[in-house]
Amino acid sequence: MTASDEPPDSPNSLFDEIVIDSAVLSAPPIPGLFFSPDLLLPREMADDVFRFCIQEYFHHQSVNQIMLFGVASDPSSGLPPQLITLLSTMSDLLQPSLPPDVHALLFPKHPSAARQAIVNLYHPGEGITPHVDLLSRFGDGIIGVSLGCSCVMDFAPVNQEAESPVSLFLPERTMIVLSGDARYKWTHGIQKRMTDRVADRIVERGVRVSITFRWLLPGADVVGE
Ligand SMILES: O=C(O)CCC(=O)C(=O)O
Ligand SMILES: [Fe+2]
Repeated sequence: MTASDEPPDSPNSLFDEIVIDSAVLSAPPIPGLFFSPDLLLPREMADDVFRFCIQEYFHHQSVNQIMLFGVASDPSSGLPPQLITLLSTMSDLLQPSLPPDVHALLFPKHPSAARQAIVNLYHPGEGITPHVDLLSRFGDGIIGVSLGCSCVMDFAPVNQEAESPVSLFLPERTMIVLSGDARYKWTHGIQKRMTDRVADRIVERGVRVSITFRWLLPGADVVGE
């Protein structure tokens, strides 16, 4: 069913949730966006990190987001061993397929900025409003992982006339990299719904944990400013 098949005020709300554009399965041509559906975190590690996050951070019902910080002089500080191991596994997995400059941006040998990890919990039906990660707070080079469940992430150009929005299916255990245009010139968001339309099927949402690593800009690591 397409939008033109029905009047815009159709009362058929039962179908509203699934009448959505279908998500694509591989990286859309957005400069600086890197995603490969075949590059998966090892099952055991993904399940361990998922369980760890749920138990450690989300045992209280009102909490669905936490932020952790590792200072530049000691990037391991502030992050639990599980996330340090996760970072190193992601670095190894992505090395062969990322352009070397993007890999170095995400996983520098000698970090000069403080790293933030933001851990988000989504129950079915929850999402995140389209946004560009704060320009005043975070630098270039953002990497996120999906754990526990898939979702569809929507991308839209900040300059609306430039390109068409696109939706990308992020299976659990996949990683997504936002750099350059993908980080600065496109918004990303996740719609609040119970199911996603992916190619020609409907995928149910479950409990999803995402972990996103970003660099704090100089001064942005000063609390209370
Ligand atoms: O859950 C995700 O994968 C995205 C999270 C995000 O965009 C953010 O925290 O800025
Ligand atoms: Fe974001």
